[in-house]
Amino acid sequence: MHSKEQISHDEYQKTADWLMSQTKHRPQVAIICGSGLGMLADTLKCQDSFPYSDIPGFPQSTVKGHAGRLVFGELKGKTCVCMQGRFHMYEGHSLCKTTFPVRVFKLLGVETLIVTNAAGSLADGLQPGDIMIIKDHVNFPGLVGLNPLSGPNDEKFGPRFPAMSGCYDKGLRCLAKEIAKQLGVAGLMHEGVYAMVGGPTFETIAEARLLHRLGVDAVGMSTAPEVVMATHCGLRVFGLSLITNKVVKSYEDSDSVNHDSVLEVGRLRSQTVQQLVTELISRMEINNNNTPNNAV
Ligand SMILES: O=P(O)(O)O[C@H]1O[C@H](CO)[C@@H](O)[C@H]1O
Ligand SMILES: Nc1nc2[nH]cnc2c(=O)[nH]1
Repeated sequence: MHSKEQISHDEYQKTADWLMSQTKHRPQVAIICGSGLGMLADTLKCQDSFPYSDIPGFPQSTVKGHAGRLVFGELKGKTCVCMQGRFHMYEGHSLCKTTFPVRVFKLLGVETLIVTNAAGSLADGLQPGDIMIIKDHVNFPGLVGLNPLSGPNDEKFGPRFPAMSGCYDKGLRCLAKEIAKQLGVAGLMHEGVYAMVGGPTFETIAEARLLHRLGVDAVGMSTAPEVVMATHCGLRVFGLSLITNKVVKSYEDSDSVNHDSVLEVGRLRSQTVQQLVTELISRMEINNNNTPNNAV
């Protein structure tokens, strides 16, 4: 099911054109909000917002903590578009649909994508409530062929064989660390490797141990396909995981994770995540080399 569905350039363009007919905002930065992190959109000024059900071609959000709205607005002098709710493979969406908004953002003129997620920690030093800047990812579904780029390549968006080394922009990672120091939250900040698994099951203890041995710091069920699509079409990417739980790695440990506790940590850390993302957007340089008219 996942590799067969194809979305044509025209379909992405139709959605981008519809959005441009409904709002005057022409975003430079796109933000994808992870589970429980939808409040990132609240900081946008002069908002225009659209339920996903009103947007031609958009899939629907089905997961609690993902409101299902696309919000446009201004933030510290930059024009942004924010997804309050993302799409996951485990919801039954094809990977093309899961990543559909990313190419629409490219066509809208977006230059930088900020992805956020809720994730469980495997690294001993990462505690619930900590924030991990994503340095790199392991795309487990991608490694076995579940890649949003499977199928005919659309050269208008990018090359057949895109490099993924360096897909999380180093300059933005450095800037985020500097900002964390200035905000006095450096103690919460880490940098590490995120792994995407298919979900919707959380990890067994054996799976958790395997991921830990493989060098994974935090695990979730999203993000990698969005970053693959963004990197393919030349977007600059910054990624951040909010650590919402420790993944159980011991048979003696009676803890277990659930989605409500994941959302609760999101709510508790919402202000810090909001401050970090706001400062990052405020201080990042924009080259304006991807205006809607020369997008692809
Ligand atoms: O990755 P986001 O969307 O933040 O959500 C994470 O939280 C949910 C599980 O609680 C899963 O969907 C997992 O991927
Ligand atoms: N796979 C996975 N996804 C998560 N999202 C939030 N916490 C977790 C976790 O522990 N495992």
